[in-house]
Amino acid sequence: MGDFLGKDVELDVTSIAHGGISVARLDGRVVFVSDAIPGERVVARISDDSKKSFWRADTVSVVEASPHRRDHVWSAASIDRDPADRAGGAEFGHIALEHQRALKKQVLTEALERMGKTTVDVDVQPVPGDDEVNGLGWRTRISLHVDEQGHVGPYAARSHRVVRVDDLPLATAEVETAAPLDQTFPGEERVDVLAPSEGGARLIIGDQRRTTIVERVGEREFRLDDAGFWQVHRGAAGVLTEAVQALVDPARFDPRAHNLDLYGGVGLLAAAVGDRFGQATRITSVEADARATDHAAENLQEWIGATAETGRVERWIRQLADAPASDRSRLKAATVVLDPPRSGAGKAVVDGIASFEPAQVVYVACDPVALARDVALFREHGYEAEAVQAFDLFPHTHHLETVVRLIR
Ligand SMILES: C[S@@+](CC[C@H](N)C(=O)[O-])C[C@H]1O[C@@H](n2cnc3c(N)ncnc32)[C@H](O)[C@@H]1O
Repeated sequence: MGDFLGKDVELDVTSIAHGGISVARLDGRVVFVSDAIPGERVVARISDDSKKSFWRADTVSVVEASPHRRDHVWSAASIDRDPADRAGGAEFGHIALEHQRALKKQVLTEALERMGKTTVDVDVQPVPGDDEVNGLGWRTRISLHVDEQGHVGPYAARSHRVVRVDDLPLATAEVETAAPLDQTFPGEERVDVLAPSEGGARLIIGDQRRTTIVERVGEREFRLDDAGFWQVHRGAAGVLTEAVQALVDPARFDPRAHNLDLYGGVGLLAAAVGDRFGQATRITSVEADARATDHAAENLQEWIGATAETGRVERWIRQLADAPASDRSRLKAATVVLDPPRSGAGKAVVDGIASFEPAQVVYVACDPVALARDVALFREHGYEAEAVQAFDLFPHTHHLETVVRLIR
């Protein structure tokens, strides 16, 4: 090991793996290749040959191009730059938008099949309006990092090294204009740029004091902290609202049950359920960030039966085991919406939910592999995926969002 590091090799790229990386073989060994497309022959530079089972490499030139290859949407991330200097966060930017979605579909269906033992045929749908602008200008939030000289920029792909860039094509025009790419911030670690639906763009520098902002979804307004969680794509909150409303089966929904919105943030999905099923809807939103819970309580105040509780879901769910019999029957009639972070819900949470046998579970997932693992865990309790939708909420990256209804 070590003899191949930095060497250029020619590779036939055969398939796509999770994480936006393609797969090739060299003398029988798997090589994970960045910036390639399945079907291509590329010259790639070995960046890691330390493992016996697989190596890593970065495409440096293309010998036989895929018909889906395009000029990269962000020159700072293209293969014209040295691999170490390529900006991260747009690892599919060299692929035609429609084919990006085909690759995402493949990753999702393969993960659900292999780990979740679940066969689905689901297209990854674009956010309305994205095709018209080639999937650009969607990020309402971006984190820039600060290097030792105080310069800001994104991290290089697969690294924590800051690279200088002069544009941010995935960001909305407001965010891109506000991004201080030519300023320096000595001593800071991070500068966040965001453009909420109201009040114009703003910067969050380091640990500056949090302030309240307003995001609008259709007619509804949500208050939240500027540094708190909100969906990144300008259309994502609306798309997920509609998806959750569509995937909650009304025949299984009981407005008086102990309905749950786990990992609820500021109450976006609890409001989606409340808007769908009306004033009498009871739902409890559970979220670890106390400031987000305070905002959720305010955002959900028009539903008398809606509450927001602060807690870590894995612990909060455990206390339900001690619920009195009357509460247990309301839990059994419940609809559980969950929208965990990238790592997914995991065994303790899935076991906790399944222990009270809710009528339906609507799982919103931003990582297909964590989702597939959790679908497998739900299957152990007799829950099967009955309906699935998938959305391209992160064009030009490998990420996708999936919403699944699970029933027993
Ligand atoms: C993907 S976001 C979803 C938020 C909300 N559903 C939305 O769409 O705006 C995940 C949320 O889970 C929260 N979170 C992360 N880990 C948690 C945990 N272990 N228990 C409770 N909340 C958690 C985060 O603070 C974040 O607000």
